[in-house]
Amino acid sequence: MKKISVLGSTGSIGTQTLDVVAKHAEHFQIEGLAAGNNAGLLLEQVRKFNPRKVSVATREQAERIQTEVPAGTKVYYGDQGLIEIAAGTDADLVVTAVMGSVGLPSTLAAIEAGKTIGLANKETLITAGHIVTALARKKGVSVLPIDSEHSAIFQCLNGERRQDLASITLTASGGSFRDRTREELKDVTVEDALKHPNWSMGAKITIDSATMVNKGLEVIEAHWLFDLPYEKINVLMHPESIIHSFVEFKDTSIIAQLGNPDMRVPIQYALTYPERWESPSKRLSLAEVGKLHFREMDFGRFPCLRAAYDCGKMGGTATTAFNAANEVAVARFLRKEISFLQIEDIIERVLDQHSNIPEPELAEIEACDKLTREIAAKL
Ligand SMILES: NC(=O)C1=CN([C@@H]2O[C@H](COP(=O)(O)OP(=O)(O)OC[C@H]3O[C@@H](n4cnc5c(N)ncnc54)[C@H](OP(=O)(O)O)[C@@H]3O)[C@@H](O)[C@H]2O)C=CC1
Ligand SMILES: CC(=O)[C@@H](O)[C@H](O)COP(=O)(O)O
Ligand SMILES: [Mn+2]
Repeated sequence: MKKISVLGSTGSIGTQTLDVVAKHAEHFQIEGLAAGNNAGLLLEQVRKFNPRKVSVATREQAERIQTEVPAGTKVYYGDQGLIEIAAGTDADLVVTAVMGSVGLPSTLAAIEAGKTIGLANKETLITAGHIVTALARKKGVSVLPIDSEHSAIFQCLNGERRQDLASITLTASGGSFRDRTREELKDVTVEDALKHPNWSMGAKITIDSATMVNKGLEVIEAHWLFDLPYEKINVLMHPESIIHSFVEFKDTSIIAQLGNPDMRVPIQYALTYPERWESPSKRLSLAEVGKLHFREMDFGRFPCLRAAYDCGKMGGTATTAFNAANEVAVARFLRKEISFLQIEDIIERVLDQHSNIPEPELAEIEACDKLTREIAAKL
């Protein structure tokens, strides 16, 4: 029986993780669940999975639902609650599926407590990749990727010698506006931006796909997960999202991982690694798909991808600032305070005034994240 805790259990990745757990209920025990504000859905999850500990955003929510959960379930709240679910249960594996760099302290706490990490919350690696990976190495903790591209690369590298690797390529769907020119992006709406062509995901990552920030974050995520220089990490537009990513070896051989776009597959792989179990996902029929398409990335059309490479190569707090500026800008766009193109503009202006700290300590990262958010909120 594998014991699991889920941070962000009420979100897109969190609910799909619980779908996988329910499909193999005899093999998994849910120890802890952390939600934000969706206490109603969390209560349903408590009734179904009977965790020992749960957490919600506020004290008021916690006091309210403590009266409604079974006697054996303890309710926590806030940032400390998230840390309690990450590190204070008997879980062997913690799925990190909260949105944003708010997931950093709980991810570090889970690693410190020796838990295997199923990592969906990519923003933690963008914000503090060197700290997360160094701590995981020190504690001998595995960080198993859930992000579809990184799960694909992880699978392609299975059993291969690292010195034989030439490069990796992350595929990009192009997001909601992939066929529009920059001129046509001026007046796009939040509703249009939220229509991802292939994946059903949370709002923030769907906007990140449309700006190509998501692929930029994934380039940096790949740098940390696979310990690769940026020169060996490529991006290729692949509108169908069937090839989830691929690796090329010295001898020119390419190995790719394919499947229908369904996050339950990479989630399940992280939960069962190194085993492969039956999946609720639909089998891929290449005969039905017929054709797959590829396009070179246009960095002029997607300047945020260029900015992500630049920040990644610069290192230090540059990626912390990139991530924080983007989180604030996307939240403002979703609240309809700014236009779609202003997301890029805010990121660019934040980076222009950022003074980089190389090899920052955690406190310097936290300060950079806070200050960047204050600046980006006013631009
Ligand atoms: N969705 C996808 O297919 C993919 C997502 N990812 C990554 O996974 C992560 C989650 O994405 P996704 O599931 O789409 O996001 P969602 O917005 O759907 O879910 C976010 C989850 O985090 C919770 N949450 C947010 N803020 C806090 C907080 N301060 N404290 C505790 N919980 C909080 C939310 O709780 P509540 O709703 O209760 O407020 C919710 O459960 C992101 O980092 C994303 O980049 C990566 C690859 C694919
Ligand atoms: C499902 C997943 O992993 C997302 O990160 C996905 O990659 C988004 O697709 P694009 O960023 O390629 O549009
Ligand atoms: Mn992805």
